[in-house]
Amino acid sequence: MTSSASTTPGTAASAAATSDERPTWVWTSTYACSTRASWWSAAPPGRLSSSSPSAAAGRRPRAPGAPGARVVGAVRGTEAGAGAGDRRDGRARRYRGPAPAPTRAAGAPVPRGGVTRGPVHPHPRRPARPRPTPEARALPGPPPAPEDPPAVGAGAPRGATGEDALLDGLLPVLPVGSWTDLGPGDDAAVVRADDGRVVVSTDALVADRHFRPRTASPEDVGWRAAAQNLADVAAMGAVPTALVVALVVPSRPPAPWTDGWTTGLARGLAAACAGLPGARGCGVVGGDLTGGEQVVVAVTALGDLRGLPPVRRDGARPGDVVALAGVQGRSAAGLAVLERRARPGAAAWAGAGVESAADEEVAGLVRAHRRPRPPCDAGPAAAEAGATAMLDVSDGLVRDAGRVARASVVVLDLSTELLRPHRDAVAPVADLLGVDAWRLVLEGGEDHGLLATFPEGAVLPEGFAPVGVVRAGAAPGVLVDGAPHAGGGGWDHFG
Ligand SMILES: Nc1ncnc2c1ncn2[C@@H]1O[C@H](COP(=O)(O)OP(=O)(O)O)[C@@H](O)[C@H]1O
Ligand SMILES: Cc1ncc(C[n+]2csc(CCOP(=O)(O)OP(=O)(O)O)c2C)c(N)n1
Ligand SMILES: [Mg+2]
Repeated sequence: MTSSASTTPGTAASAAATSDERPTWVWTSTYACSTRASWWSAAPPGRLSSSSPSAAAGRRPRAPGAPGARVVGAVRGTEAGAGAGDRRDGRARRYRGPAPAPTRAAGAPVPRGGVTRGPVHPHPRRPARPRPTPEARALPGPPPAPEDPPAVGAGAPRGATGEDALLDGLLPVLPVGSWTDLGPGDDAAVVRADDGRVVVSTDALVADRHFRPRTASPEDVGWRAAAQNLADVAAMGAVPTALVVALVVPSRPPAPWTDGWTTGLARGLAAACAGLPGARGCGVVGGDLTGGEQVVVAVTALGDLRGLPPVRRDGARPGDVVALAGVQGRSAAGLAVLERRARPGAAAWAGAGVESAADEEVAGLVRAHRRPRPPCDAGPAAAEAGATAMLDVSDGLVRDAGRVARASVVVLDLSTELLRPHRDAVAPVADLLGVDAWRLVLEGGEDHGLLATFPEGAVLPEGFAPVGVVRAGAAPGVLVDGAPHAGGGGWDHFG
């Protein structure tokens, strides 16, 4: 962050970033439940909340052997070698990137016919894609696609109505994926699982809980839905291979969205898969459509461990380094900007200088909220580097670090000195908002960076920077500079 909040001239950027004026009822009603995430209210500076050392999850015994070894398959009750893709010699297969995804010229018609089988649904189908050879898998993936790739055939229903028309606008826009043997259109999809084990995670986004139609476009929501699920898979050390997307579609789109919003959502999903590092080659292979009162986007993500053990939350050990890949606090800052615009008295706030003073920062932070960029490539890299524990930061740094701490029965001691760059990146806008920048960094969620622990002395993979250390302690939890955190604990849907 370079420009001065007080000198940067106003441009249309901030207005564009936050151009939708929000009805205040939405703001007030939704935030009644978010008592610990009131970024827009001036927060007293100071230290943060005690990371309540609640009942610790029992430490799992570690597999004997090399430092950082994790119990693999404890949940499944099997050993690491049980995965069909595991190397029997105990050495991890080196990941060389996804197989190239099938390419299709933008705007080109989608061929009919299933990916590998005949059509069942009367919708455009994917071309057959040969199973990639090992050599093909070693090739770099396709070049990044534009953030919002053009819709192919979108919005041009061929005489279909209702659900079929929606699908006609949706399916052609979705990315095919390198692991997809059979994509959307049949009763179920077929996704290759080269490792023999499948990483699977699901997260739902609910209108006015995770996004507001007035502040986020359907493309933004699609991006976020993909990004946060891709991050969950990456946080296990896996490469995302496929997404499945279930949508609740109200009979009338929420304002200001219009009827084609499902196509926009598909464009956002495709843009995230194409544009996030480490996600290229991940396809959207299917989903579900149903009617309902409120927009809900539920995404299930699959991933491939490439012969490595999953990086769980319970492997951190005293002496490990705590490291973070990605940004932290920016999404919360962007959300604070959007929410502040919606609250009563927004005009007075605008008059305080944010509109004209920090437009670049404002636009960047709002964008960080609307289109988070989890470093999905850093997850598999962390696994290869011997990360002992990892998760993505969705609910807040202290809160999610506490999950590692409790699962591993250790203390994670975060350093404000090491986290300072994150604080500095949000400070100008935080100051203008009257929000404590440290709270944004320590409690803000939804950046979906990867928080991992590595054995002392390990070479951190690219993208990771140290943010603390793991200590032994009678009460597992999180410290900040050696002291309990005195602020809020991050996001809790029911807290
Ligand atoms: N309805 C559910 N049924 C089964 N497991 C669930 C359900 N909701 C959450 N979980 C599991 O509880 C754990 C915590 O969920 P969550 O906080 O959503 O994780 P994350 O932050 O990684 O998305 C995850 O392992 C998740 O799979
Ligand atoms: C309108 C709106 N209000 C509040 C938030 C903030 N928020 C909603 S959910 C959430 C935490 C992450 O979502 P969750 O469903 O808990 O994801 P998970 O931890 O399961 O990955 C945050 C910070 C938001 N994104 N949008
Ligand atoms: Mg979840």
